[in-house]
This record gives sequence, C-alpha cells and structure tokens, in this order.
Amino acid sequence: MTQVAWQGAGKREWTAAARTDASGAGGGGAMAPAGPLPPAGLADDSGVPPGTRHAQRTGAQARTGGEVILDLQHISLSFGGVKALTDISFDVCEHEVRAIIGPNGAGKSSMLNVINGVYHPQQGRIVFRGEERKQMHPTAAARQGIARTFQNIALFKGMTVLDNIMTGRNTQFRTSWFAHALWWGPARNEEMRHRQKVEEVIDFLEIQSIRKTPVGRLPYGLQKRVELARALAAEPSMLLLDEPMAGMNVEEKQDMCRFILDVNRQFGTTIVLIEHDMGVVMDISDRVVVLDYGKKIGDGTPEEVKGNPDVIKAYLGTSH
Ligand SMILES: Nc1ncnc2c1ncn2[C@@H]1O[C@H](COP(=O)(O)OP(=O)(O)OP(=O)(O)O)[C@@H](O)[C@H]1O
Repeated sequence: MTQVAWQGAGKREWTAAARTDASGAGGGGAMAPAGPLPPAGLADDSGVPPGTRHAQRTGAQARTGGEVILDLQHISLSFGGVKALTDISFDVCEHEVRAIIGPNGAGKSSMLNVINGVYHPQQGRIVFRGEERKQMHPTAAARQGIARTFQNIALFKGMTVLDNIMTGRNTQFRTSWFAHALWWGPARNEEMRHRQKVEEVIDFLEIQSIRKTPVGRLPYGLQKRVELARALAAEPSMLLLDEPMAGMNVEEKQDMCRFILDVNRQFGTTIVLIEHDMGVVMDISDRVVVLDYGKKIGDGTPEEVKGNPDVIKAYLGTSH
C-alpha cells in the first residue's frame, strides 16, 4: 500500500487529477484498512497516491469561522446495561466538515443516530439552530434539513438510480398524493421541480450514465454514490455521513472525497462524518471529535487530535 507523507497544515483539497467518471469507478475493491492514527508529521496508510489529495486549503478558514448550529451537551445513551455514550459534549459549526472518529464500538453511529433523532438519549441537551430538541423523530430532523447516509447501504435495490434518488425528495412534497395520482395542476408542476432537482444532483455526482440502472446491479462504490445523491436530493443544510468510504478502493475514495468537499464548498452544506480511514479524515475535516468506549477523549483540529496522547493511545491499543 502506498505510503503518503502528511502534507502539512493548511493543505487538503483534492485536485482535478483525481477525477474519474462514474463508468470508470469500479466497485468491490479492497478496503483500505483503517490503520492506527498517524502522528503529526508521519506517514498515513490511506493508500491515496501523493499529489492527488492536496492542494491549497483555500476555503478552510472561512468554514471554521461559522456559527454553532448544533450543540450537543452532556449526551448519555444506554441500551440496557450497555453504555453507548457517556456525557458527550461537542458542537458543530455552520459550513464545517466535522469528523467523529474512534475504534469499533466507540459510539460513533449511536451519536449520528442521536443527531438525526433515531435514538433519544436518556440525558443531555441537543440544541439545533438555537432551539432545544426534545424527542425528535427522523422525519422531523429531515424537515429541518438534516439528511444522512448509512454504514450499510440503505437503498431500494430493485429500483433504478433515478427512482432511488427521487425518494430523497419525499420530505419536500407539498401537494396531496391524490393530486399526484391524477398528475394534476400544482402536483404536476411540483413533480417537475423535484425531477429537475434530482437531475441536478445526478449531474453534480456524475452518474448520468447509470440513471436508469437498477441499483442492485451497480458496484459497491457507485451504490455509495447513489446513496449520497439521495441524501443531497433533500437539499440538506447538514449532511450526516456514516462511513461513506467503507469498502471502497483508492480511486473510489478519491472521488467520494472530492464530492464531499464539493458539496461542502459549493452548497455550503455542513458535513458530519464518521470515517475509519485516518488519511481521509485528517485531510478533509476542519475539526475532529474522538470517542472511545462511549466517552469523548479528544476534540480539535486534525493537528491537535493527532498530537493528543489519549487519542494515540486509544488507536495504538486497538487492532484496527
Ligand atoms: N440498538 C442497539 N441496541 C443495543 N446496543 C447497541 C445498539 N446500538 C449500538 N449499541 C451498542 O452501543 C455501542 C456503540 O455502538 P456504535 O455502533 O455506536 O459504535 P461505533 O463506534 O459506530 O462502532 P463501529 O465503528 O463498529 O460502527 C456498542 O457496544 C454497540 O453494541
């Protein structure tokens, strides 16, 4: 596996050289193992070739200066005797890329599920855009502009790419199902608007060539991209990505990184990301929160986290 030197602080963009089109992105490639956290200044093991990952980090300062839009305070969540999260506090600023990392079972997915209302913590406060949330349902979170992708792809495998992405517009429908069934007046106009938005997303993610293909026939990497497309179709202001690069080969990871950064820059979408590939995390994140056994052990910029002794210990003490 290619060893890549850390490129130093202040660099992180992907270059156009990393681009491949959808048809060229093969699936089912070997997953780069999530290696131990590389200390600052040392090599990482993300397998991404040098020179394709980094360019000047032009927009980063502007992003990290955004106001806090999500404030998680003293969150604790248990499943019977299992403490998934214990007294976790951190915030997310508008327009930033915020990563949540940690060894297996650290509580990362549980945290995302708390953010989008799948799990309701027994303790703690969640303040989203200045309003405290109580027992929010995922549909309500979606209506507030929070979309997510899943660790295990959650698409309708027998449906086409286009139809799957269209389901991402569900929370945006305003006219009744009856009007839609009749394809009548306002309903027809609304559906045209939805289809136009979906086509924009398809163009953005460069998946025109597979728009009519049933998702189940696509390689894994492209299915992950379709899942991202469905989330983007909802026009979220905050996007929760649960291991968007898991199971991808190097080329697919490059593409996914580029798309995530493009979404962040072009639409200003705030990204909250779980990812095991430390090279990717340190490259594309503005800030990183680190969990271990359901507790927060680190929080800061990639450079700060890389130098945190507790974080290094947690990673060196695990097999992945
Ligand atoms: N629905 C659930 N019921 C019972 N226990 C759960 C549930 N969800 C998570 N847990 C437990 O909570 C702990 C944290 O799990 P979680 O999936 O959040 O970790 P993770 O950091 O996302 O792990 P991974 O990297 O392996 O996906 C684990 O011990 C897990 O078994």
